[in-house]
Amino acid sequence: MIIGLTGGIASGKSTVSAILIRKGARLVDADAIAREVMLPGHEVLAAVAAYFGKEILLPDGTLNRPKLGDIVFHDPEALKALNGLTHPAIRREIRQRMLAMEQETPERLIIADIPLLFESGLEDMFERILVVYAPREAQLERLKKRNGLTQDQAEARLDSQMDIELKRAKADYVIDNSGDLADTERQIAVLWDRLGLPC
Ligand SMILES: CC(C)(COP(=O)(O)OP(=O)(O)OC[C@H]1O[C@@H](n2cnc3c(N)ncnc32)[C@H](O)[C@@H]1O)[C@@H](O)C(=O)NCCC(=O)NCCS
Ligand SMILES: Nc1ncnc2c1ncn2[C@@H]1O[C@H](COP(=O)(O)OP(=O)(O)OP(=O)(O)O)[C@@H](O)[C@H]1O
Repeated sequence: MIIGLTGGIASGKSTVSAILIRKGARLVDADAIAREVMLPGHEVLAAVAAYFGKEILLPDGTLNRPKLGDIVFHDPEALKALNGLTHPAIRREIRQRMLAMEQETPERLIIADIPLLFESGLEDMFERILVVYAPREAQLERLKKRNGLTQDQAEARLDSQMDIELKRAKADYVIDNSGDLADTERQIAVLWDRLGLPC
């Protein structure tokens, strides 16, 4: 069984994925794949540098992530261009890894953690979609704390994504991560049971 897992920025996708892995699920991590295609030597990073200019690279040739983030999260056209350069390769890799895992361990739950699942129109890749929900205010507070961002920077990132309430409405399953971790773990245990997975 493959489930697409998504949510808003800092809503708790990684936190929930980690708990699911502990219970026996396997993970395809779109953020990790997005980082791999931005490593020096990868054709996607070369295309991004050709488009945005060498200023978005550090002297050692790696991506200056805060710099590119500041550009694209304040300019919807630039973000669209970046997505056009990166998403096809990311999508291809997600598909390949899911297929490989399904063949290797058909009995295990496979979770594909994809922050932009709805924004990129990837719903059709999955039979079921799980949304990790936290209200906007909680997302903002957790994002500022984790990434050391100002209120403005955090809001700009949140506003680059589909509204979390809309995502929640589109979900087959919802984990509400607005409470404490114990509460989130309890909801995951209930879901695990509902999916008929072995403890
Ligand atoms: C712009 C970049 C360099 C900023 O890097 P930075 O280290 O500051 O942030 P990080 O990658 O950890 O992303 C944090 C969160 O921002 C959000 N985010 C990232 N990219 C996007 C995007 N294209 N559109 C909307 N939100 C995004 C996601 O919720 C993500 O989890 C980086 O996010 C990137 O390369 N983005 C393009 C690839 C992509 O779309 N990745 C995310 C989905 S797979
Ligand atoms: N229930 C919770 N209570 C308090 N803090 C939490 C809770 N769940 C997660 N956090 C914290 O909030 C931050 C965001 O969580 P996490 O990294 O899991 O979100 P994410 O959705 O994977 O983020 P991103 O979209 O940026 O990849 C982290 O610092 C995490 O430790």
